[in-house]
Amino acid sequence: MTEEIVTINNLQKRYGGKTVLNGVSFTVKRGEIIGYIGPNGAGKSTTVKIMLGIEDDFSGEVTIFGQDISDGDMEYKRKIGYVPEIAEVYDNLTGHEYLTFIGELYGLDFELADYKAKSLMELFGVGEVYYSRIASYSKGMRQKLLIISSLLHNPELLFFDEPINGLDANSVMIFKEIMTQLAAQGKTIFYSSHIMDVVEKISSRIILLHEGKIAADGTFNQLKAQNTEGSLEQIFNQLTGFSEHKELGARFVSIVGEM
Ligand SMILES: Nc1ncnc2c1ncn2[C@@H]1O[C@H](COP(=O)(O)OP(=O)(O)OP(=O)(O)O)[C@@H](O)[C@H]1O
Repeated sequence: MTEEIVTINNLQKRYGGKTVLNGVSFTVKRGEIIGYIGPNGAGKSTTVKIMLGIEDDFSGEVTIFGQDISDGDMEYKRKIGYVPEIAEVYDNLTGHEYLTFIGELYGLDFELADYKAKSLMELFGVGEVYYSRIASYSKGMRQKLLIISSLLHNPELLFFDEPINGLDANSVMIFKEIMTQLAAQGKTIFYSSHIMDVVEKISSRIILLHEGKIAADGTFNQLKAQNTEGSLEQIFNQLTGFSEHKELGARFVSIVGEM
């Protein structure tokens, strides 16, 4: 059975006089891993914030788990996990305090939250800092804490915005495996990143947002067949009409050298 988890219809969003999303429509089915990509400022985070109910001034329809998110019922959020690109965490808390707090917010009892948090920290190689203050964490440790905090309540739908930022190569492999296993269990994942080779490998479907519209939507193989270029990075460059990297790089370095 294919179940529609997210349906977006003609989504439009303006900030002041600027149109950021200009008629975005797509449907996401249960178990899909969507690589949601696009140039800086294309509107990826804006779309995600709308789906999360953080940003509510938009036009168009957004339905999540069959519920129109504009109907005022926030219950759907209980089944969502989110790793934002830039996260505010309470630095003065320990990992243990932070994660049990988040777990309890999502309705887990303290013992279960503590058990899950500690076990997941250990499996992710950061068990030794579970009782340390987050302020003392390295960038990668902090990122692992955020990934764990998004998963404690076993959500059905996940939004990851540059989740592997700061993760070492071994941890990226673990993270990719976690994504694959979650999707195999029927969880739906929205994965926004600029690291094209990971998006290429991990996504069951790729949606490319460009100038407020969807410029491509399909599996990597479908995108490859529709374009002349081979890697996702090259397809991205082609679809966004970008080929001046050499010239721009040379001009940049030339100005750096001016004294
Ligand atoms: N609160 C805001 N007020 C005004 N403009 C905003 C606001 N949030 C986002 N924008 C604008 O909306 C556009 C889309 O931003 P968004 O953060 O969604 O892009 P993105 O695709 O996630 O980019 P990146 O890849 O750089 O993270 C940008 O031009 C940005 O300046």
